[in-house]
Amino acid sequence: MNILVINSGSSSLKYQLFKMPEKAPVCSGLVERIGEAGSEVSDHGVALKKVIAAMSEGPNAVIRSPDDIVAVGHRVVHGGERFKGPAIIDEAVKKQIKRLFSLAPLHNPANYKCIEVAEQTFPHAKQVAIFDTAFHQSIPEMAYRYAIPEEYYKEHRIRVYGFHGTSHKYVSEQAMGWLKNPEAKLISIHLGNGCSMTAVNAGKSVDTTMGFGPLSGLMMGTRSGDIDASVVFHLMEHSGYTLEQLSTLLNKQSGLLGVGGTMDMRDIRKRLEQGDEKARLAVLLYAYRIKKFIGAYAAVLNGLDAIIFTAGVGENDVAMRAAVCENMEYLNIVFDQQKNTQYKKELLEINADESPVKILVIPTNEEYEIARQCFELVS
Ligand SMILES: Nc1ncnc2c1ncn2[C@@H]1O[C@H](COP(=O)(O)OP(=O)(O)O)[C@@H](O)[C@H]1O
Ligand SMILES: CC(=O)OP(=O)(O)O
Ligand SMILES: [Mg+2]
Repeated sequence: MNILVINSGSSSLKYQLFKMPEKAPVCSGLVERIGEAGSEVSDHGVALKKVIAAMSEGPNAVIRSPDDIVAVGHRVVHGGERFKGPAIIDEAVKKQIKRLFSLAPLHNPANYKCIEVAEQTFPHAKQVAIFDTAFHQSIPEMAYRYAIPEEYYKEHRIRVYGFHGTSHKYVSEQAMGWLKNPEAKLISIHLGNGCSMTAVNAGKSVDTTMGFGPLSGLMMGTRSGDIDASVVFHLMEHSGYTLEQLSTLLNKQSGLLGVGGTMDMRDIRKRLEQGDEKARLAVLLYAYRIKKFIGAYAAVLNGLDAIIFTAGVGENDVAMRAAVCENMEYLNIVFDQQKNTQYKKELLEINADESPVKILVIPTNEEYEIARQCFELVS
């Protein structure tokens, strides 16, 4: 059975075609800079049409007829409180995804567009939504409620939702298998363009650093992470900032870009080698936040079996893992720099042999996890 997976982010679209249940990837790719000035790809619908054309035309075609695709798995970023697992997309589900546009303005409209294009292109395929928020629906009330009046929860649906759930779920299941411990207490650290950490107890998310939207918690490529709301009031009142300017500042001009001058960790590292002060400060801030949340989540979990590094920075940035894991003996985390340099795209333990807490680097695979959940639902 062929399952096409579509993972659309705010400005990119990743896709992968799987043969299931063999778990065999047939082809994959990425469209970037969607909607940016000067880009020929104006929106996610256009991007997906290009992808489908590339897969079904020419000598390298992998799809002969639209009916070759049995199901399409869509990453949908926001599922609100309604979706606790994957859902077959019908008119009612589409309506719900649309209702959540205002809660995830950068993501859900793009996801919706891709659903419409896929419905038109593959009319006989099952369309399935896999939500970033679903894995976090197990978070208890004391962690998901904000300390503001109840009506803001009841009427405005303001609470912690959490994101990157598909990735946190996938890597924590890999870790439980590796540790042979289904009850494991884990901290999953996803460091991509967006960054978040999740405390996982016996396979369930119990707290996470992103909240109402994907802006809080860790420092990211262009997002600030946690910041006192007083800053927003101050800039509005004393410097005349508009809502749009504030949103741009915190979502698009902050994080590594704002502090270090570039949003890409590889470029930050290059600048650091040349002695750049801003780049130095950027990596200090970035690592410090992660360290701080490890302490917080060890307390939340009342113990710790392993921490997991994943996604672009988590998997590839050797120096960042060292900066986070050094001087953590108090928490029984004993790091091994020699092992740390050995990662080759598969699960690796980078703790010292005597370390009570394991430190794992695990390649995330959101596309495969989406295909797996999709297959389970339709077969
Ligand atoms: N070899 C590397 N060393 C350091 N950072 C890396 C490396 N490769 C990728 N990255 C970083 O990973 C980030 C992107 O991660 P990724 O998981 O692909 O993000 P997303 O899926 O959110 O677009 C970028 O900051 C990039 O610089
Ligand atoms: C929800 C989110 O932040 O996703 P991404 O990391 O793909 O931007
Ligand atoms: Mg990502």
